[in-house]
Amino acid sequence: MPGMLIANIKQLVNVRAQWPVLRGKELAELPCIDNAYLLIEDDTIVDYGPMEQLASNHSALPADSIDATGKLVLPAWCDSHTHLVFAASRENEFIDKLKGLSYAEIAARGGGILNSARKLNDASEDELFNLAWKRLQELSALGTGAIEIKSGYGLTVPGELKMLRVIKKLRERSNVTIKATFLGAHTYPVEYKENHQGYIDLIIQEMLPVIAREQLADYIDVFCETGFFSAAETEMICRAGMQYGLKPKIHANQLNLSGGVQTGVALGAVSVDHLETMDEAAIRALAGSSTIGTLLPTAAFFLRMPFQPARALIDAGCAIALASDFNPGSSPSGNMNMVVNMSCIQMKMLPEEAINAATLNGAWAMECARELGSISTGKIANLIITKPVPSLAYLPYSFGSNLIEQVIIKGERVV
Ligand SMILES: N=CN[C@@H](CCC(=O)O)C(=O)O
Ligand SMILES: [Zn+2]
Repeated sequence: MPGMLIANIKQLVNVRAQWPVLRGKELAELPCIDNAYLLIEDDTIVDYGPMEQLASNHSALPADSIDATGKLVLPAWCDSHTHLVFAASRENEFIDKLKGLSYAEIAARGGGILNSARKLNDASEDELFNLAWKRLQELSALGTGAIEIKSGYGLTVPGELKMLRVIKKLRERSNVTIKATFLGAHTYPVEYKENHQGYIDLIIQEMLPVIAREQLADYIDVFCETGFFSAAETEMICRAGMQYGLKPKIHANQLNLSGGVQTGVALGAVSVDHLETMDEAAIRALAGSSTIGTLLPTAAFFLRMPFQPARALIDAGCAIALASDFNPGSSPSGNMNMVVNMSCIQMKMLPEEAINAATLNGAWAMECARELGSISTGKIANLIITKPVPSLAYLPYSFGSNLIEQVIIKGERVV
């Protein structure tokens, strides 16, 4: 019989017949089945349940079977915020930071995003694709089964389009589910430093129409931050994108109280991301909305910023997701296992909350929860099988160990 059976699973994690976005206290509820089986046909989860029901539910079983004795099976990670396409790493800036320069100071010297933009504009589409493909392979082996990827290192019409075409090609060739976000408003190019409206016009008049025509993006993003794009500019750019059907997902409140959270909420953004710098008003606005707050703890870690106030956000009833922010400047790692353990260690999220935020709510933050983010009949078989572990809490606890034994994406083994 075709298909695949995973048997004797110590714990099948995040099993749901319904999969609403999780907010506040709901994040701590992680439904699991002990000693379970799971059946896959083609790329789809077709059944699961306790081992003792396997024989009565199924007279014939697939020849392809995995024994998961002592192991956990989880939905693969849904990483809803990355900048996976870039031309070069920036470890020289890392050294400058070790010597005392701040992120903002590096940006002001033409480093940071502008440095990545220069290199990206010099690279060919094929070079960028090959680099991004390798990164994607590494991440899928680390358990990522769905990922959002932003443009934003082009900052020119050809550069932004080149990035988005690379993302489109990744999407066509990979089994990983990929969502594309247009982030032309990542920073002002040098030649537009004193002419903000000129660059905004370029985005609205030259970039967006082509992106819409070629269907290169699902979302529009703006780096709403002091020294980058103001809340008013963010709104203008997002509204222009929305006219073409792109929903906003915004970089908000990373370095300052930028007004980005309230702007995102007012626009009905799918998510507002970062949230290192939050006050009561921003937390209240997010809690009272259907916008997801996406926390990026590895960016806070790498920049030595205060971590996102996850507990206050959860206590206020917010829906939060966790993502890697993989990029060469502020999070040169896309390892979601690290994101999950950092959210527990540094932000005091419970393991259950972290896993929900990195799977189901991550899927919601990419609007693919109907197909991904939980163990549910009919969803795509994107799974992590761990090595033998004593318990679920061991995953975030045992930081630095690779506890993944096997990853299955669209029903196919990737490691
Ligand atoms: N904050 C803005 N953008 C990225 C960093 C980009 C970079 O430094 O290259 C982020 O999400 O952290
Ligand atoms: Zn980012």
